[in-house]
Amino acid sequence: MSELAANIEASNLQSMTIYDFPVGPYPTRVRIAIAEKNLQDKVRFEMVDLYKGEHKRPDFIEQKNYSGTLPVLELADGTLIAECTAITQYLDTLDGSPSLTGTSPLEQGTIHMMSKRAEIEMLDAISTYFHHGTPGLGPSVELYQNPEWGFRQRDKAVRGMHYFDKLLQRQSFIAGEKFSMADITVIGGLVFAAIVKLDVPQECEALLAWFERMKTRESVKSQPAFSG
Ligand SMILES: N[C@@H](CCC(=O)N[C@@H](CS(=O)(=O)O)C(=O)NCC(=O)O)C(=O)O
Repeated sequence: MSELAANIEASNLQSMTIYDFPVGPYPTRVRIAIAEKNLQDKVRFEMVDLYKGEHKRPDFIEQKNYSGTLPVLELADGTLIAECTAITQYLDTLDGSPSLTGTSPLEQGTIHMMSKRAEIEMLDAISTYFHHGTPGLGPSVELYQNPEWGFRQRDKAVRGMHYFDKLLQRQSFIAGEKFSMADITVIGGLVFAAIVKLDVPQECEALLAWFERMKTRESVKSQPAFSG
């Protein structure tokens, strides 16, 4: 990296802003990654109130994130990065020594796959249930709801819980034998499950034991979603 590029990178590192909803499942994913990378003193959080629909305001959509979701990372030079996986990848590789997204092609591919699978089969499915099968963020934000679709996604998420339980019967973490971004994504799913009161089936003992282990990590237990 050239000296100029390094300085830009350094200046970006000095003041990063996360547009955030502190107890939200997706923001919690990035909060955990920030804590795992010890970047807490490099980031300021700016609350965006989902229940007031601030993330759906025209100025937020236009200036921060076309998708109207949180979290969003804003760098000192105004660069915006949305999507938890992308934000985690950026933060993880900033110091040149990734610890959450993989250090080899095989690790990177496996972690990305398992994190995406955790989104598809659990986290995003529970999010859809929240928005369509419950009052969600309230009638001023949930302008269209399809309860049947929400309930189907809820059932999909429970199947996903059984999948991850079987996986954890034969390995210690979601992407293998090391903690990674994939574990953080499943943690996000279980945070959302608690919000919508969707219990993990009691027979999913390996998943429940893994979650108890995850909650002993300082990066996890220190988050507002876990501070009760
Ligand atoms: N694919 C996006 C999804 C982000 C997302 O859905 N974030 C939630 C925040 S939270 O529910 O986890 O707190 C949101 O903005 N929801 C608002 C909405 O969907 O209207 C990502 O990975 O960042």
